[in-house]
Formats: sequence, structure tokens, C-alpha cells
Amino acid sequence: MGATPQLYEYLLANVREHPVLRELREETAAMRGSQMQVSPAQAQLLAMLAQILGAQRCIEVGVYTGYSSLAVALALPESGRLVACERDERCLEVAKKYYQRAGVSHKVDVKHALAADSLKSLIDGGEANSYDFAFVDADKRMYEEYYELLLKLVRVGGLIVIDNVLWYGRVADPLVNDLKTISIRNFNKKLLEDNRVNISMVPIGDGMTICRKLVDT
Ligand SMILES: C[S@@+](CC[C@H](N)C(=O)[O-])C[C@H]1O[C@@H](n2cnc3c(N)ncnc32)[C@H](O)[C@@H]1O
Repeated sequence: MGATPQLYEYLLANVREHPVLRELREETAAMRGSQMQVSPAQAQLLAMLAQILGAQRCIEVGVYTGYSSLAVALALPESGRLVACERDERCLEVAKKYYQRAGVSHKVDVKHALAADSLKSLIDGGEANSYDFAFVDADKRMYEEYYELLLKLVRVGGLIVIDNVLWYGRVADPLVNDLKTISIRNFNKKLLEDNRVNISMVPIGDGMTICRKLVDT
């Protein structure tokens, strides 16, 4: 966030990036939407949070070509599972190729559908309160809905991490009032006032808020 190119390069040089993550990042760099990918430093933080939690069951909402999901899958134990929700089949083809290459395909359960529908099916299938960790990085106007569904799916003490909460600085500019900016701004305000979770807004990448679920929902 706000790093000069020189500082970003320095930060990158100090991330321990798995070689397959690096290959995926390099392939994605030539693709449309590559700026959507989380930074290596963000992926490293997500993986560490999952490890600190001892996470076994994780969810990602918004996979794109798989960089953040692969980082989390690599951090999970062999018995771990990551439900990866994405609507775009072509992106998923790239992601699956790299899960395979990194030897983690058996840990990733890909859901090719609208993410809210996939989350609702998990709840309907009796999986409420059974996930340790969730990462949200899909449609910005749907953040509130994803969050409410994930609050049902994640156990007390589990984490929901939300990406792009600083939205390239636009959330702080009162002159910017497009729909996505307003959604993220409103969502950040909701989190600030939501006593079902503890929160920490971290200025890494485009800003991530870490929410820890405090009460049974
Ligand atoms: C910001 S990118 C995700 C980047 C990814 N976390 C990474 O680090 O590479 C957002 C992704 O969410 C997907 N997406 C957007 N709306 C969606 C929805 N309603 N359901 C499922 N996926 C959605 C898009 O297709 C896109 O691939």
C-alpha cells in the first residue's frame, strides 16, 4: 500500500515464495486482470495465519488463477481442505494446473459457480461452524453477503480475511462515490461496529481486514 516501486521490489525480495507460486505469478502477469492477484507478501501472510490457526478447513471466495489459494493450500497439512469458489472456468483451468504442479490438488475442492450459491450449499449441507479460515476476494459489491454467509460457516475463533478494503485509496476520498467504493466503505463501517468479530485492518497490498469470530452465530 503506497510503496514506491523500489520498496515493493525490496519487499518482494524478502518474501519466501514457493517456486510454483512464482511460476504461477509469472504466467498470470501476461493475463488479463493480473493486477487482481494478491501480492506475494499478502499470500505469505494468509498462509501464516492459516498455519497459526492450525487450520484444517478453509474457504476462498474469488480464486482467479489461484495464487492466494495455492499459498494457503501449500500451508495446510495433508489432511487439510480448501474450498475454492470461482465463477470463471478459464481462470480455474490455470489454477488447477498449478495445484497439480505443486502437488496439492487433493487438498483443493474447486466450486465452479457463483460464490454466494456455493457458500449457501455448504451451509445447507450442514457445514456451519466447521471452517477455520476464509479469504474473501471476489465481487466487491457482494462483500456484505459473503461475510454474513462466512460468519455462519466459520467456527468461533476462526478468521475471515477480506481483501481490497482500502480500494486503491478511494475509500478515503469523499469525492469518489462509485458503487464499488461505496460498498467497500459501507462494509468497512459495518465491520467497525460489528461486535461479533474482532478486527484488524492491515495496510498490506490493497488493504486486508482480518476478522476473528467471537460468538456463535
Ligand atoms: C480479485 S480476483 C481474485 C484474486 C485471487 N485471490 C488471487 O490472489 O489470484 C477476483 C475473482 O473473483 C471472481 N468472481 C467475481 N465475482 C464472483 C462471483 N460472484 N462468484 C464467484 N467468483 C467471482 C472473478 O472471476 C475473479 O477471478
